[in-house]
Amino acid sequence: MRKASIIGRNLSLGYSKGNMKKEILNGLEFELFSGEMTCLLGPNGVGKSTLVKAVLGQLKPFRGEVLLHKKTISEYSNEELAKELSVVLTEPFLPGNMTVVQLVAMGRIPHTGWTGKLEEKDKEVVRNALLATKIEYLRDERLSEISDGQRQKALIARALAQDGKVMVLDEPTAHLDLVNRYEIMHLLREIAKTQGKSILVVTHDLEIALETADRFWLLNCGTPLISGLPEDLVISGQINQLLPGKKFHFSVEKGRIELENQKRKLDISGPEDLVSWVSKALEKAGFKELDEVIEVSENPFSLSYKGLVYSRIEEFIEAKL
Ligand SMILES: Nc1ncnc2c1ncn2[C@@H]1O[C@H](COP(=O)(O)OP(=O)(O)OP(=O)(O)O)[C@@H](O)[C@H]1O
Repeated sequence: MRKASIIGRNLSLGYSKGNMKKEILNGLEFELFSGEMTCLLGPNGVGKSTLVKAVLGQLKPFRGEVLLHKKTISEYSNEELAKELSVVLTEPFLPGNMTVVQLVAMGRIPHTGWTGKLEEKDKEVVRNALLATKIEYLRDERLSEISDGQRQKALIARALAQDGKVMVLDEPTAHLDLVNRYEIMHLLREIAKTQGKSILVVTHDLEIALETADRFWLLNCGTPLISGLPEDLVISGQINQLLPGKKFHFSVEKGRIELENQKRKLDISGPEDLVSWVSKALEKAGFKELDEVIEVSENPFSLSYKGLVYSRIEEFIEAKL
């Protein structure tokens, strides 16, 4: 039986200025489950950070309530919340001369108080956080002397050391390379599974989220939040909610977003995955139609057209241009 750590009920969220209320989201319902990594996706400005602020108890709803372990979040003190919720926000400023282990140890502050004196059990939690994020080897490096991806892992390790049952991360993979993006998302999912945490990740990285998330929350203007398995949302077509207008569509076959007019027009036959890459390259090169079918073969790759054989797509394009 799945257990929800955070529940949102009939939420109306927004900002007040004087007597004016600007409502951003309304009628929101959600459940954030333990042992799962949930990815929150939606277009810019739709209200993802606003929802996150409500989940963290930083924004009081106009209407409805957020429950943390079945108790209204506003009933928790800041100290209690710091023990339950670990947050990783995009933090442009970190003291560069602080070491990785010092940063991770800061995660223990809600448990040790501001004196920061670590007991043996706190030191062990810090050690485990460094091990889980695979940055033990960086423990004595200064934050100014490690890469963005390593710093991001250190921030995740700090959140782990904080040891809340719920972790919320706002775009933890922004500015990272592809390998680091995959690595961090896999790591978060592993932590959710092995440590039974509820992890909420705000991301624009649809393709990586599809590979790694247990659950999606899709947020779009004027429609209720959609929660479901990524695969179910792809199959039902609800994933297209993320795409603006009719110009783009989500290719179920390829698992990625495509321009509508990128549906294959050229007559190419052969193994499906190779045909897809050949078609992409030829359309980019401006091919609109062909007199005959192109035959694509594999092992070794070749492309046959009108009795001639080409071993690379580029050779074919150059011959035809
Ligand atoms: N402090 C604030 N006061 C007033 N309006 C705000 C405030 N913060 C955000 N907004 C407005 O709330 C709306 C949603 O903003 P939010 O930052 O939640 O969107 P988002 O989905 O996280 O966007 P992005 O993907 O660009 O980060 C926007 O129209 C924004 O202008």
